[in-house]
Amino acid sequence: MKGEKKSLLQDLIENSGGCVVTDGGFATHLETLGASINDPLWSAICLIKQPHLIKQVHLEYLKAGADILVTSSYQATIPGFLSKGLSIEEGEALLQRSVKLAVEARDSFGTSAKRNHGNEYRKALVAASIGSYGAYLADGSEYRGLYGPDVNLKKLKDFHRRRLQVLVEAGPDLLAFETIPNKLEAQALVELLEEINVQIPSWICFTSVDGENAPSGESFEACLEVINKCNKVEAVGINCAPPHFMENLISKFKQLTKKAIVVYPNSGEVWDGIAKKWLPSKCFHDDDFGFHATRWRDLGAKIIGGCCRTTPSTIQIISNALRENI
Ligand SMILES: C[S+](C)CC[C@H](N)C(=O)O
Ligand SMILES: N[C@@H](CCS)C(=O)O
Ligand SMILES: [Zn+2]
Repeated sequence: MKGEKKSLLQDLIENSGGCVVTDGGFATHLETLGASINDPLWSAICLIKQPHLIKQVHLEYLKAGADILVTSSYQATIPGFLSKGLSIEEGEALLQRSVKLAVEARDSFGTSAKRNHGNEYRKALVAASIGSYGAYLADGSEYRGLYGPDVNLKKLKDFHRRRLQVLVEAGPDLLAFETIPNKLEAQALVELLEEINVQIPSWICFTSVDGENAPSGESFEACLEVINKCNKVEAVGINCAPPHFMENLISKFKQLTKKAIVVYPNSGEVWDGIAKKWLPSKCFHDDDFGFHATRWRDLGAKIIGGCCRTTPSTIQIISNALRENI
């Protein structure tokens, strides 16, 4: 990007020795702290009922060494809030609250960290989470990606437009599109970023259930072709897929894009979207994450963290491993 000013995300990556740590599972750690999220809004129900727990999760990830906090808005949508009997204005205020809670946590943590570490302390960035349409459906569709014949490009853009605008206006440092399961939704997102002319960087992360393709069965080659054309997307990768898929997918993405690669896998447990439970499967424990994070970094990932069922202790181990082995 000759002549262009570096973004906050590029600066952070560069000033961190080429690889930064994002946080871990947000919703699943909220649950560990006692939140009840068995609801169509999933973790976003806490924006209404238990905002103090949201801040606590953010603070725990900061203490664990996260350079980026992902907000509580993954499953926070205006139609979702309307179905709870709230007004559009109330729904929009809750979206703003998700950014505000993360910014407040970051700023209060930053003040004490600066006292202790002076100039060595790097301020964390706040990434506004934007879950896929499949997340909103609350039936595990983000792991299938088959939205059916009634869901076209226009419908996906209409679904994402207003939430995206409200979140951008709330002032996060970047946008984190999460668990995108197909090419059509990636297309909708890049078109909206251009149409709204969003000025902060974005990452777009896909899920994968076979370790090779997007959940829809479309190749990542096809999905990334769409994203590579958009300068507003600075990083692309995978979230909430099993950790043992990451090596292959990082190598694959390396060949398909020049953008920064971001990976934050889940623990390896599998979400049963109907029973709303995590089912045991081939899992990584915290120590495995420490070892593999350095492998993922060496293969080319620039942003590394965890997704569902990873915890602040997972992030602490990843952060220590990456900092020890720069
Ligand atoms: C990433 S999944 C575990 C999120 C929850 C899902 N959208 C549901 O509501 O069932
Ligand atoms: N940022 C969300 C992603 C869910 S897949 C969370 O960690 O809860
Ligand atoms: Zn997840």
